[in-house]
Amino acid sequence: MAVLVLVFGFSLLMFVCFALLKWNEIRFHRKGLPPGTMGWPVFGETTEFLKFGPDFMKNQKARYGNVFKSHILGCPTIVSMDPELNRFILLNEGKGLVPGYPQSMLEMLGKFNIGALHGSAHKHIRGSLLSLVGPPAIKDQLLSKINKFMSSFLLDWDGETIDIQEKTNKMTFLTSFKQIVESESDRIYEALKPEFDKLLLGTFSLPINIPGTNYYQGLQGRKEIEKILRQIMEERRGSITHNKDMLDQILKDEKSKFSLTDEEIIDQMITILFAGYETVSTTSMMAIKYLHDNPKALQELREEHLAIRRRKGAEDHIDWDDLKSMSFTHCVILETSRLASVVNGVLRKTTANLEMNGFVFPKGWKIYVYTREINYDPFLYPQPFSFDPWRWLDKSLENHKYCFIFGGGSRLCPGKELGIVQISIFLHYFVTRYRWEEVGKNEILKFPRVEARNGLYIKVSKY
Ligand code: HEM
Repeated sequence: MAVLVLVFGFSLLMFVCFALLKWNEIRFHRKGLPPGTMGWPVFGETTEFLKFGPDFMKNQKARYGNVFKSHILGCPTIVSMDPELNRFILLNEGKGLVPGYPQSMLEMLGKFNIGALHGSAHKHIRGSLLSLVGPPAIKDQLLSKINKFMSSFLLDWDGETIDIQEKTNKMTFLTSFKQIVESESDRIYEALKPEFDKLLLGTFSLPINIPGTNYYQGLQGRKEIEKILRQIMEERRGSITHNKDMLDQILKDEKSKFSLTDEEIIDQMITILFAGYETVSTTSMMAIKYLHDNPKALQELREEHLAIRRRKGAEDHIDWDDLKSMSFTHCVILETSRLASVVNGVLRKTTANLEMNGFVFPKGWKIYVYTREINYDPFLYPQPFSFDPWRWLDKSLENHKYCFIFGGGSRLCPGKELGIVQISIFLHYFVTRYRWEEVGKNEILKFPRVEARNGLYIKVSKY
């Protein structure tokens, strides 16, 4: 009898599961959709996606091809692993395609953040952003600040055992922060950093606004940051002192053609802090990891930087020409970004029914432009899983039409040069001052984000 009840219970469970899966398929069915599965109601295939990451993607690709449908992170989504289609999507924003970042992220970064805008509003904010972080701004203003900061941040590490992940996180936040509000940075850091951490957690949370949730905390964090920034803006407007930082450039540069409202300024500053944070800190950490594991690359990199030091006095800072001479460093940074796949892909949303690659992309669906796979394409990158910075000496690789490390089209990363400069100068002071050994067993997670689960510990000694 007990066996019969068990068999009946099991069959019922199977039936319910089957019915739920089928119902979810039918619910999202449209004529002409790409093949694929939609998983469970509400959750879709999010668990498989987060748990198995790249393997889930590869399995789905093996079953359904380069373009397949799924339901991940709360939305019906079409995943594209087709390099040609990915390129088309990135280059054709506006024609029924807009950024598709999660609601929680847009709420945390503000309605004027660049990722929430398209068309002429996007162009305006992007123009203003480029005037703050693009190459002329780096050359005239930011380079000396980054230099001063890195040189002192990397002092006195000799003999220390450090978590380089924690250090690169702190370094990245502080260096951007000082570029934005230099003179107040020491005074407001302690108040602002915990609020920024809350905001970060909020960007990838479920949008449930009740006390205790990450979303709620994130919104509280944002409110506090807004308050602090507004107060500084008020003080600056009432002061005749000229500060050479981004905030004064936005507030007081009368020649600038990008005048922004206070709300836009606040969102712009939060975006700069946010967008360059994880990308730059993770790439810096992974460069240390790969260089440690590849002594030949480290030796060549160190030679490049020692040569710069030899032609300068002990206290001289890195100038624009030094930066331009760091060609192997540039290769190390690109190879690190590729091999670690710091960015797995970008999100878009359809604003109309579209037809691409012979499939229908329904209005309102997300498109996951998954660029990770192309980083390991053996035709583009022979022996794709080995760390080979020399491959980037061939300049055509960086300009290759399927190189999406920094995105592409009208949303190509505006902070690319700034990010590379920050990492280059960090590497400069690190490899000319120190040698290092990894300590213990450090586990690096590669998906959904690159992260050293329990830190990446290294023992540092004087070079
Ligand atoms: C190694 C460092 C970096 C990597 C790998 C990286 C990667 C990317 C990628 C792939 C995109 C495209 C996103 C999309 O198409 O939706 C992007 C956009 C963006 N990045 Fe970066 N990024 C880096 C550093 C920075 C820095 C330092 C900043 C600081 C200003 C920054 C600011 C932005 C902004 C504001 C956008 C949005 C552009 C737009 O929507 O027009 N990034 N980045």
